[in-house]
Amino acid sequence: MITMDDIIREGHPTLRKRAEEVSLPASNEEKKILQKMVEYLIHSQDEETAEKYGLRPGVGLAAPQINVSKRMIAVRTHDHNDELIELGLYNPKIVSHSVETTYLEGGEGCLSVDRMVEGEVPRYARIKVKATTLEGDEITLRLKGFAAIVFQHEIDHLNGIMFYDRIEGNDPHKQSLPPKEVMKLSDDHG
Ligand SMILES: COc1ccccc1NC(=O)N[C@H](C(=O)N(CC(=O)NO)CC1CCCC1)C(C)(C)C
Ligand SMILES: [Zn+2]
Repeated sequence: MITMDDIIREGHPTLRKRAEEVSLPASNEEKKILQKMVEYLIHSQDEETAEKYGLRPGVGLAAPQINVSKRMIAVRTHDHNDELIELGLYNPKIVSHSVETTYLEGGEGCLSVDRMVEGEVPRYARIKVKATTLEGDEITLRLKGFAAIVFQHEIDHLNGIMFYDRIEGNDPHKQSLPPKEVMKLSDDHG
């Protein structure tokens, strides 16, 4: 099973590489790895197992985080209708997105980052994702809210992007915006 010991941390070069497309159908090795990534999320969301193995409660995991530079992600979270999304995906791609952006008010963290990093991480409010599932089916997902943020965070990992790369530097001239509701669509502040 995957534990925190298998998750590489910032500074490891694999986190800054562009991961390779998986040629489909996936090999048995690739299927096994993606299944274990989904299992990490399931284990980490089970209180007893997470406690027993010291797992951080994950909602998403990208293959580069276990030092596999391939375009594979696992996601286990709930969509805006509170339906469970539990997926292992090959070659996920954002095929379209809203102009509107959103962000998690408390900022973001990462399984590969062992520190708090302050700041809003701008994300598209709504995205359309195409991918191939662990089972080999091509799917199209229309996502918004927290699920959309999770998918963007994971797909960034496939392109060597860390969440804090997207936090705007401390611009002294920038008026700090009033605190907003979590994932509120940010209007155009100009
Ligand atoms: C069951 O756990 C929850 C339930 C309800 C809300 C949030 C969570 N958990 C998380 O947000 N978990 C984060 C997470 O898995 N990630 C994924 C990651 O690091 N992938 O590379 C970071 C999140 C930040 C924004 C989207 C993903 C960590 C970095 C805090 C472990
Ligand atoms: Zn991450």
